[in-house]
Formats: sequence, C-alpha cells, structure tokens
Amino acid sequence: MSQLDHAAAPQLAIFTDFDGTLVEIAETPDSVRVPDDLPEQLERAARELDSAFAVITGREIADIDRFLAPLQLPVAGAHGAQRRRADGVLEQVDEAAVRSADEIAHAVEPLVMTHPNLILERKEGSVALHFRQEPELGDTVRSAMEEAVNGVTDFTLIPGKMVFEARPAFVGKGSALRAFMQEEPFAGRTPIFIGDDFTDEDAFVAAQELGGVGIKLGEGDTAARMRIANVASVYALIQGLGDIAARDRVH
Ligand SMILES: O=P(O)(O)OC[C@H]1O[C@H](O[C@H]2O[C@H](CO)[C@@H](O)[C@H](O)[C@H]2O)[C@H](O)[C@@H](O)[C@@H]1O
Repeated sequence: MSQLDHAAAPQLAIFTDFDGTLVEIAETPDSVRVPDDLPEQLERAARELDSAFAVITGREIADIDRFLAPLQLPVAGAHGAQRRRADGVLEQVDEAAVRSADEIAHAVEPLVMTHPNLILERKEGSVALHFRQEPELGDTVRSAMEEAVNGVTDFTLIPGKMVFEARPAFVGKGSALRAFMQEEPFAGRTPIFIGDDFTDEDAFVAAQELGGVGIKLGEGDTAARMRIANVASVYALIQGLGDIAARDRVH
C-alpha cells in the first residue's frame, strides 16, 4: 500500500458487546471467565485506536470494570440506561427509570421466591430475570416480566439468552452508539459494532447507518452485514484491527 493509501484508510471506532462476545456465555452472570490477558489485549487495541474503543452492554458499568480490571473503558451499561464517556464522565441515570426498574424487580420477586433457581439481576435502570437453571420456566418468566413491565410507563421488555430484561423504552444500544459517535475520540471515525444477541440489533443498525458495519457472532436473523464465528475470532479481529491501526500510524 502506498503512503497515500494509508492516509486514506478509514479510522475505525470499535464498539463491542460483552457477554457472548468478549466472554463465553456461562451458567450464571457471576461465573463468566475472563481470560487473564483480555484486559491487556483490549487496552492495546484501544491505545492503537486512539481510545476509540467502547463496550456497549446489558451489564452495569461496575460489572464491566470488575471483569476487565484494571482497565476502564468508555461503557454504555444496562442497555444504555448508564453511560460513561471517553473522558471518564458518568452521565446522570434517569431517576424515574431507576424507580421503575425497582418496581419491576419488586413485582417479580414472589416468582423468584417460589423458584429459587431463577436469578433476578437488579441493575441501575434495568432488570434481568434469568431462567438458564430452569429452562422450562421460560414462558412463566416472560409472562411475569410482561405483566410487571405493563405496570410501568416508558419501559420495554427485551428477550436475551435465557433471560427476559426490562429497560427504559427511550434508551438502547443503538442510541448509546450514536451518542458515543458524536463525541471525541469517536466522532468522524467508522463504527464497527460486534455483538451476539437480539439486544444488539439496534446497534448493528446504528453502526451501519453511520457508514460502518455490524458484525454478528453466531447464527440467527440479523441486520448485521457481517458475521463472525466465535469469541476466539472476536479476540483475533480486535487484535488485527489494532495491528492495522498501529501500522497505519507508522506509515
Ligand atoms: O449485552 P451483553 O453484554 O451481551 O449482556 C447481556 C446480558 O448478559 C448477562 O446474561 C447473559 O450472560 C450470562 C453469563 O454468561 C448468562 O448466564 C445468561 O444466561 C445470559 O443471559 C448479564 O447477566 C445480563 O445482565 C446482561 O444484560
């Protein structure tokens, strides 16, 4: 490639989901295994991309910080209800959303008392009810969450992997990606969003509408234009994109 071609190469911004994308799915939310060298690998890629690297996840930001310590990335958490920008500033979480999430969690507590294998995950501005340990309760969980969400305004139900989650209707991974893309160091770059789940679909669309690409891990209908096979390939892709950014910088 000539020097001119290097100068014309698009500068990328990488956005990635966490569960099922940066780490393999595990039996419970707390039992995910983070490879020892993952924080270092991500830190290196982020450095090569001038920090244009963010996690957009259903998890809380505090969870991502704990799993990736000591690395602290820009993160949109709780499906976009929370957001920490690249300059480290934490946006104010909508107080009404926090109260509504608490209400929803409270409404499904009796079901969890009856079925202790269900896992209720209370997050700031969203709620997850997991049924991985009792898959036959999927329909029951859906009905209970539907009923609880119907009782509050401006909340919506989203299906995930062996889980039903409630989040504010006015947030989402797509709007989180769009918000990052209006700020430094993401603005003006070409966004890539990597994810594995139904909840990642609006972020695939957002990345593509902004001139980038969505990359879906695994099978299933998707709006993403590209696919990737597994978590190991995600690591290779992130490392490779970091390498390209480093090489382009040298030329
Ligand atoms: O947006 P993501 O980063 O993909 O997070 C989505 C949800 O992931 C977690 O639940 C899922 O992963 C668990 C651990 O592998 C698994 O046990 C569970 O069945 C999956 O649904 C997390 O617990 C949720 O808070 C996230 O919203």
